[in-house]
Amino acid sequence: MGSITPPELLVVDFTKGLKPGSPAWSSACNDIRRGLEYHGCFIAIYDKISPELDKSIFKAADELFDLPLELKIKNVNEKPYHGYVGQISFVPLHEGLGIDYSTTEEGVDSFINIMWPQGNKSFRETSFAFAKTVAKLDEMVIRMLFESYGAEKHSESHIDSSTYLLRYLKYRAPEMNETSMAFPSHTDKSFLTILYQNHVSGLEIKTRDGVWMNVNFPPKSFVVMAGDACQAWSNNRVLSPNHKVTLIEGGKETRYTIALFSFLSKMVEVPEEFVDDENPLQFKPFVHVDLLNFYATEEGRKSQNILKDFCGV
Ligand SMILES: O=C(O)CCC(=O)C(=O)O
Ligand SMILES: [Fe+2]
Repeated sequence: MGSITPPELLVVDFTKGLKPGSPAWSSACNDIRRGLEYHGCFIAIYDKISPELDKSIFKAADELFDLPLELKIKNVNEKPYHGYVGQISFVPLHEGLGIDYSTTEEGVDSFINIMWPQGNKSFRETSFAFAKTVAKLDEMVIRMLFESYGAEKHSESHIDSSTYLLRYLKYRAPEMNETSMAFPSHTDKSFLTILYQNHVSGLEIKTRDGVWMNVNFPPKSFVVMAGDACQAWSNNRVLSPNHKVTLIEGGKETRYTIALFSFLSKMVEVPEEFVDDENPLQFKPFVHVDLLNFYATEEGRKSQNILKDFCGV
Protein backbone atom coordinates (compact mmCIF):
# COMPACT_ATOMS: atom_id res chain seq x y z
CA MET A 1 0.00 0.00 0.00
CA GLY A 2 3.13 2.18 0.41
CA SER A 3 3.20 4.08 -2.85
CA ILE A 4 -0.40 5.25 -2.65
CA THR A 5 -0.24 6.53 0.92
CA PRO A 6 -1.34 10.17 0.91
CA PRO A 7 1.33 12.36 2.54
CA GLU A 8 -1.06 14.16 4.89
CA LEU A 9 -3.56 12.79 7.34
CA LEU A 10 -7.10 12.87 5.99
CA VAL A 11 -9.44 15.41 7.58
CA VAL A 12 -13.11 14.57 8.02
CA ASP A 13 -15.43 17.46 8.85
CA PHE A 14 -18.31 16.45 11.12
CA THR A 15 -19.50 20.03 11.68
CA LYS A 16 -21.63 20.18 8.53
CA GLY A 17 -24.32 17.84 9.89
CA LEU A 18 -23.59 14.83 7.68
CA LYS A 19 -26.92 13.32 6.63
CA PRO A 20 -26.93 9.53 6.17
CA GLY A 21 -27.24 8.72 2.48
CA SER A 22 -26.18 12.20 1.29
CA PRO A 23 -23.20 12.57 -1.10
CA ALA A 24 -21.24 14.32 1.71
CA TRP A 25 -21.93 11.35 3.99
CA SER A 26 -20.70 8.82 1.40
CA SER A 27 -17.56 10.78 0.73
CA ALA A 28 -16.89 11.11 4.49
CA CYS A 29 -17.41 7.32 4.89
CA ASN A 30 -14.87 6.80 2.17
CA ASP A 31 -12.35 9.18 3.77
CA ILE A 32 -12.75 7.52 7.19
CA ARG A 33 -12.01 4.16 5.66
CA ARG A 34 -9.07 5.45 3.60
CA GLY A 35 -7.67 7.28 6.61
CA LEU A 36 -7.86 4.22 8.83
CA GLU A 37 -6.44 1.96 6.13
CA TYR A 38 -3.56 4.20 5.03
CA HIS A 39 -2.41 5.88 8.25
CA GLY A 40 -4.51 4.15 10.89
CA CYS A 41 -5.92 7.50 11.89
CA PHE A 42 -7.53 10.68 10.63
CA ILE A 43 -8.34 14.15 11.92
CA ALA A 44 -11.98 14.71 12.85
CA ILE A 45 -13.27 18.27 12.97
CA TYR A 46 -16.06 18.06 15.50
CA ASP A 47 -17.48 21.16 17.19
CA LYS A 48 -19.61 19.57 19.93
CA ILE A 49 -17.08 20.46 22.64
CA SER A 50 -18.17 23.96 23.68
CA PRO A 51 -15.52 26.55 24.62
CA GLU A 52 -16.68 26.15 28.24
CA LEU A 53 -16.25 22.38 28.16
CA ASP A 54 -12.85 22.79 26.49
CA LYS A 55 -11.78 25.09 29.32
CA SER A 56 -13.23 22.94 32.07
CA ILE A 57 -11.75 19.66 30.82
CA PHE A 58 -8.19 21.02 31.03
CA LYS A 59 -8.95 22.66 34.37
CA ALA A 60 -10.21 19.25 35.53
CA ALA A 61 -6.93 17.72 34.32
CA ASP A 62 -4.91 20.27 36.34
CA GLU A 63 -6.98 19.57 39.42
CA LEU A 64 -6.67 15.81 39.05
CA PHE A 65 -2.89 15.71 38.57
CA ASP A 66 -2.44 18.10 41.50
CA LEU A 67 -3.87 15.49 43.87
CA PRO A 68 -1.32 13.76 46.11
CA LEU A 69 0.33 10.70 44.62
CA GLU A 70 -1.05 8.48 47.45
CA LEU A 71 -4.50 9.23 46.15
CA LYS A 72 -3.78 8.98 42.43
CA ILE A 73 -2.30 5.50 42.81
CA LYS A 74 -5.65 4.37 44.22
CA ASN A 75 -6.93 4.52 40.64
CA VAL A 76 -6.57 0.77 40.13
CA ASN A 77 -8.33 -1.52 37.72
CA GLU A 78 -7.96 -5.25 37.16
CA LYS A 79 -7.81 -4.55 33.41
CA PRO A 80 -4.24 -3.68 32.39
CA TYR A 81 -3.46 -0.02 31.51
CA HIS A 82 -6.83 1.19 32.74
CA GLY A 83 -5.73 2.75 36.05
CA TYR A 84 -2.95 5.04 37.26
CA VAL A 85 0.25 5.00 35.22
CA GLY A 86 3.24 7.05 36.29
CA GLN A 87 6.52 7.19 38.19
CA ILE A 88 8.12 5.04 35.48
CA SER A 89 11.84 5.74 35.38
CA PHE A 90 12.23 5.50 31.59
CA VAL A 91 9.02 7.49 30.95
CA PRO A 92 9.57 10.23 33.53
CA LEU A 93 7.41 12.93 31.96
CA HIS A 94 4.20 10.93 31.83
CA GLU A 95 1.33 10.33 34.21
CA GLY A 96 -2.19 9.09 33.41
CA LEU A 97 -5.42 8.14 35.15
CA GLY A 98 -8.43 6.33 33.77
CA ILE A 99 -12.17 6.41 34.31
CA ASP A 100 -13.65 3.11 33.20
CA TYR A 101 -17.28 3.07 31.98
CA SER A 102 -16.97 6.85 31.68
CA THR A 103 -20.20 7.28 29.73
CA THR A 104 -22.18 5.95 32.70
CA GLU A 105 -22.88 7.89 35.89
CA GLU A 106 -21.81 4.88 37.97
CA GLY A 107 -18.45 4.74 36.20
CA VAL A 108 -17.70 8.41 36.82
CA ASP A 109 -19.02 8.24 40.39
CA SER A 110 -16.86 5.33 41.40
CA PHE A 111 -13.78 7.29 40.23
CA ILE A 112 -14.91 10.46 42.04
CA ASN A 113 -15.61 8.50 45.24
CA ILE A 114 -11.96 7.50 45.38
CA MET A 115 -10.37 10.82 44.39
CA TRP A 116 -12.81 13.14 46.18
CA PRO A 117 -14.83 11.20 48.79
CA GLN A 118 -16.52 14.49 49.66
CA GLY A 119 -17.61 14.82 45.99
CA ASN A 120 -16.50 17.07 43.14
CA LYS A 121 -19.47 18.26 41.14
CA SER A 122 -17.58 20.17 38.47
CA PHE A 123 -15.09 17.35 37.78
CA ARG A 124 -17.96 14.87 37.65
CA GLU A 125 -20.04 16.92 35.21
CA THR A 126 -17.08 17.82 33.04
CA SER A 127 -15.78 14.26 32.70
CA PHE A 128 -19.22 12.83 32.07
CA ALA A 129 -20.17 15.46 29.48
CA PHE A 130 -16.83 15.10 27.69
CA ALA A 131 -17.00 11.29 27.57
CA LYS A 132 -20.62 11.30 26.32
CA THR A 133 -19.88 13.89 23.65
CA VAL A 134 -16.80 12.11 22.33
CA ALA A 135 -18.55 8.71 22.48
CA LYS A 136 -21.09 10.19 20.04
CA LEU A 137 -18.24 10.84 17.63
CA ASP A 138 -17.02 7.28 18.16
CA GLU A 139 -20.49 5.96 17.31
CA MET A 140 -20.65 8.03 14.17
CA VAL A 141 -17.24 6.81 13.04
CA ILE A 142 -18.24 3.19 13.70
CA ARG A 143 -21.45 3.55 11.68
CA MET A 144 -19.61 5.17 8.79
CA LEU A 145 -16.67 2.77 8.81
CA PHE A 146 -18.94 -0.28 8.95
CA GLU A 147 -21.09 1.13 6.16
CA SER A 148 -18.09 1.77 3.93
CA TYR A 149 -17.29 -1.96 4.18
CA GLY A 150 -20.91 -3.00 3.55
CA ALA A 151 -20.97 -4.34 7.12
CA GLU A 152 -23.54 -1.88 8.46
CA LYS A 153 -25.75 -4.64 9.81
CA HIS A 154 -23.13 -5.19 12.54
CA SER A 155 -22.82 -1.58 13.69
CA GLU A 156 -25.80 -1.48 16.09
CA SER A 157 -24.69 -4.49 18.14
CA HIS A 158 -21.12 -3.18 18.09
CA ILE A 159 -22.19 0.18 19.51
CA ASP A 160 -24.43 -1.51 22.10
CA SER A 161 -21.45 -3.54 23.32
CA SER A 162 -18.95 -0.66 23.40
CA THR A 163 -17.59 0.60 26.72
CA TYR A 164 -15.52 3.75 27.05
CA LEU A 165 -12.39 4.36 29.07
CA LEU A 166 -11.66 8.07 29.54
CA ARG A 167 -8.00 8.75 30.28
CA TYR A 168 -6.49 11.98 31.50
CA LEU A 169 -2.89 12.07 30.25
CA LYS A 170 -0.19 14.48 31.31
CA TYR A 171 3.30 15.05 29.90
CA ARG A 172 5.29 17.61 31.86
CA ALA A 173 7.94 19.66 30.07
CA PRO A 174 11.39 18.03 30.22
CA GLU A 175 13.95 19.56 32.51
CA MET A 176 17.51 20.37 31.36
CA ASN A 177 19.28 17.23 30.10
CA GLU A 178 16.12 15.17 30.50
CA THR A 179 14.67 13.06 27.69
CA SER A 180 12.04 14.68 25.47
CA MET A 181 10.56 11.21 24.81
CA ALA A 182 7.24 11.60 26.61
CA PHE A 183 5.60 8.30 25.68
CA PRO A 184 7.29 5.43 23.83
CA SER A 185 6.13 3.90 20.58
CA HIS A 186 3.20 1.50 20.88
CA THR A 187 -0.07 0.48 19.28
CA ASP A 188 -3.34 0.86 21.17
CA LYS A 189 -5.23 -2.23 22.30
CA SER A 190 -8.60 -0.47 21.98
CA PHE A 191 -11.05 -0.73 19.10
CA LEU A 192 -10.83 3.03 18.48
CA THR A 193 -8.99 5.77 20.35
CA ILE A 194 -10.07 9.40 20.13
CA LEU A 195 -7.53 12.01 21.26
CA TYR A 196 -8.11 15.63 22.26
CA GLN A 197 -5.10 17.74 23.20
CA ASN A 198 -4.38 21.13 24.72
CA HIS A 199 -2.26 23.57 22.71
CA VAL A 200 0.94 21.54 23.23
CA SER A 201 1.69 19.18 20.34
CA GLY A 202 3.83 16.07 20.47
CA LEU A 203 1.94 13.15 18.92
CA GLU A 204 3.74 11.29 16.12
CA ILE A 205 2.49 8.35 14.10
CA LYS A 206 4.43 5.88 12.02
CA THR A 207 3.14 5.55 8.48
CA ARG A 208 2.96 2.25 6.59
CA ASP A 209 6.22 3.30 4.93
CA GLY A 210 7.88 3.41 8.34
CA VAL A 211 8.24 7.20 8.42
CA TRP A 212 7.42 9.12 11.62
CA MET A 213 4.96 11.92 11.01
CA ASN A 214 4.11 14.80 13.38
CA VAL A 215 0.40 15.18 13.97
CA ASN A 216 -0.98 18.71 14.12
CA PHE A 217 -4.40 19.22 15.61
CA PRO A 218 -6.35 22.02 13.90
CA PRO A 219 -8.83 23.96 16.12
CA LYS A 220 -11.83 21.88 17.30
CA SER A 221 -10.18 18.70 16.16
CA PHE A 222 -9.67 15.18 17.41
CA VAL A 223 -7.42 12.41 16.20
CA VAL A 224 -9.39 9.22 15.62
CA MET A 225 -7.06 6.23 15.65
CA ALA A 226 -7.60 2.52 15.11
CA GLY A 227 -6.50 0.13 17.84
CA ASP A 228 -5.39 -3.47 17.47
CA ALA A 229 -8.95 -4.74 17.97
CA CYS A 230 -10.12 -2.74 14.96
CA GLN A 231 -7.24 -4.05 12.84
CA ALA A 232 -8.20 -7.62 13.83
CA TRP A 233 -11.92 -6.98 13.20
CA SER A 234 -11.11 -5.70 9.69
CA ASN A 235 -9.06 -8.83 8.91
CA ASN A 236 -5.96 -6.58 8.61
CA ARG A 237 -7.38 -3.96 6.28
CA VAL A 238 -7.28 -1.18 8.86
CA LEU A 239 -3.88 -0.28 10.35
CA SER A 240 -3.38 0.08 14.09
CA PRO A 241 -0.48 2.53 13.81
CA ASN A 242 2.57 2.78 15.98
CA HIS A 243 2.58 6.15 17.69
CA LYS A 244 4.49 8.00 20.38
CA VAL A 245 4.69 11.36 22.09
CA THR A 246 7.80 13.54 21.86
CA LEU A 247 7.93 17.01 23.41
CA ILE A 248 10.01 19.87 22.06
CA GLU A 249 13.38 20.07 23.76
CA GLY A 250 13.49 23.19 25.88
CA GLY A 251 9.69 23.49 25.72
CA LYS A 252 8.21 24.87 28.93
CA GLU A 253 4.59 23.76 28.74
CA THR A 254 2.68 20.72 29.89
CA ARG A 255 0.88 18.64 27.31
CA TYR A 256 -2.48 17.29 28.31
CA THR A 257 -4.34 14.77 26.23
CA ILE A 258 -7.83 13.61 27.04
CA ALA A 259 -8.30 10.24 25.40
CA LEU A 260 -11.40 8.11 24.94
CA PHE A 261 -10.67 4.44 24.28
CA SER A 262 -13.46 2.13 23.17
CA PHE A 263 -13.54 -1.55 24.11
CA LEU A 264 -15.97 -4.31 23.23
CA SER A 265 -17.82 -6.33 25.83
CA LYS A 266 -18.77 -8.89 23.15
CA MET A 267 -16.35 -11.05 21.18
CA VAL A 268 -14.15 -9.28 18.67
CA GLU A 269 -14.57 -11.18 15.42
CA VAL A 270 -14.06 -10.64 11.72
CA PRO A 271 -17.43 -10.19 9.99
CA GLU A 272 -18.08 -12.48 7.02
CA GLU A 273 -17.99 -9.41 4.75
CA PHE A 274 -14.20 -9.35 5.04
CA VAL A 275 -13.55 -12.98 4.17
CA ASP A 276 -13.49 -14.62 0.75
CA ASP A 277 -11.17 -16.80 -1.36
CA GLU A 278 -8.73 -13.95 -1.89
CA ASN A 279 -8.92 -12.78 1.72
CA PRO A 280 -8.81 -15.78 4.02
CA LEU A 281 -9.67 -15.32 7.67
CA GLN A 282 -6.58 -14.14 9.57
CA PHE A 283 -7.79 -13.93 13.16
CA LYS A 284 -9.77 -16.08 15.55
CA PRO A 285 -12.54 -14.46 17.60
CA PHE A 286 -11.35 -13.22 21.00
CA VAL A 287 -12.46 -11.59 24.21
CA HIS A 288 -11.22 -7.99 24.06
CA VAL A 289 -9.81 -7.82 27.58
CA ASP A 290 -7.80 -11.00 26.87
CA LEU A 291 -5.82 -8.99 24.30
CA LEU A 292 -4.87 -6.53 27.06
CA ASN A 293 -4.03 -9.38 29.39
CA PHE A 294 -1.81 -10.91 26.72
CA TYR A 295 -0.07 -7.57 26.17
CA ALA A 296 0.61 -7.41 29.91
CA THR A 297 2.64 -10.65 29.74
CA GLU A 298 6.31 -10.69 28.78
CA GLU A 299 5.52 -12.62 25.61
CA GLY A 300 2.89 -10.08 24.65
CA ARG A 301 5.09 -7.06 25.34
CA LYS A 302 7.98 -8.51 23.34
CA SER A 303 5.80 -9.55 20.41
CA GLN A 304 6.56 -7.84 17.11
CA ASN A 305 3.15 -8.82 15.76
CA ILE A 306 0.72 -9.00 18.64
CA LEU A 307 -2.38 -9.93 16.63
CA LYS A 308 -0.66 -12.81 14.89
CA ASP A 309 0.77 -14.09 18.17
CA PHE A 310 -2.42 -13.59 20.15
CA CYS A 311 -5.19 -14.61 17.78
CA GLY A 312 -3.63 -15.47 14.41
CA VAL A 313 -5.27 -18.32 12.49
O1 LIG B 1 -1.03 11.86 24.28
C1 LIG B 1 -1.20 11.42 23.15
O2 LIG B 1 -1.39 12.15 22.20
C2 LIG B 1 -1.17 9.93 22.90
C3 LIG B 1 -1.56 9.06 24.05
C4 LIG B 1 -1.47 7.61 23.74
O3 LIG B 1 -0.97 7.21 22.73
C5 LIG B 1 -2.06 6.59 24.65
O4 LIG B 1 -2.35 6.91 25.79
O5 LIG B 1 -2.22 5.45 24.22
FE1 LIG C 1 -1.71 5.25 22.27
